[in-house]
Amino acid sequence: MSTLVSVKNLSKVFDVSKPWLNRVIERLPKAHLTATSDVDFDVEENAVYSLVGESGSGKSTIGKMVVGLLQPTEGNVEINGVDLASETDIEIIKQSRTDIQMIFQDPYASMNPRWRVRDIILEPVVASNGDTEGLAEKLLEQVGLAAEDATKFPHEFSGGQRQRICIARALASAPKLIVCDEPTSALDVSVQAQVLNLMDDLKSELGLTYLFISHDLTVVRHISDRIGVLYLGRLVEEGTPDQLFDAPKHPYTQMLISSAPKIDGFGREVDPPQGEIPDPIDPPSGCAFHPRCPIATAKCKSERPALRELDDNRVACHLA
Ligand SMILES: Nc1ncnc2c1ncn2[C@@H]1O[C@H](COP(=O)(O)OP(=O)(O)OP(=O)(O)O)[C@@H](O)[C@H]1O
Repeated sequence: MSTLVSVKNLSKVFDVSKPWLNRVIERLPKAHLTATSDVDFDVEENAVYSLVGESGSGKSTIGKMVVGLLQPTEGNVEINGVDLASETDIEIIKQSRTDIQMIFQDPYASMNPRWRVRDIILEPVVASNGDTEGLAEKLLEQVGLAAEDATKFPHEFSGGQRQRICIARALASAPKLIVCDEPTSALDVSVQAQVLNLMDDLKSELGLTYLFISHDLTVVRHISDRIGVLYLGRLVEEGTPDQLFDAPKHPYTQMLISSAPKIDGFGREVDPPQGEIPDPIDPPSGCAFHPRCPIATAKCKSERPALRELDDNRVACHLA
């Protein structure tokens, strides 16, 4: 298998200064938020790589840099050996744009409610002057809807059906890679499974590669070939689902696994992850997880652990 996506030392820093405050108070230092830092991973062709972490861990920021919606502050993303941020050949850029698509958590928000489904699905193909004859109908059938649905409007569908329409739109340009940002987290549990099964079938049929983003390790367990666990913008552990679930090496991965959503008889979540996520504008010293870590030592407070190979995993923990 060859590598389709290669993410190297990827960092994104946002300027979160308040311009009005900087005008009032002269020489006030600018405020910076490090959303992702030094992230490194490869995604093999026709594989599923999942990025997992709590809210604010930088998952979406990485997804947006991979599809080219955000520019990295440092590092780069290569798709099939092409770094879009520095590539100058317009034909290669155009081809790479159609090779990568993204689907989002809220399908309704990502489609124009006044457009018919056919126009929504064909938008990326029309934009690149591609052949649209019978394409929307074929794609609708491929995602388990009916060809006749092409003339309907988004409000005539359920949440799960709308996500199928978004998947059809993503497939319209025959992409190689789809970045899936929490594509099932707004759906009912039974519908989640149907959409995940559909995505799995399409992957085998069309040879697709997915970069899958989720806050829930259990959702990605069965669909992933590799999982990267993010904490405050950094990869803290990476391995196969079996390695992570059977022998998690980082205390944060252990916490995520032991606090995987369990619902009690009253529909309440039991055992949510313990402790507060630190402020990314002023992250903790040393290992960013140390304030929540049950086994942290003095070294963890002062020295940031590097991501290192351990057995077949990669882990960033002094104590692993
Ligand atoms: N455009 C932006 N400007 C400033 N800060 C941003 C911007 N986009 C994201 N951030 C911040 O970067 C950090 C990472 O955000 P990101 O959305 O990538 O996390 P996430 O893991 O995808 O979270 P969620 O699951 O809530 O979407 C957060 O602290 C967020 O507030």
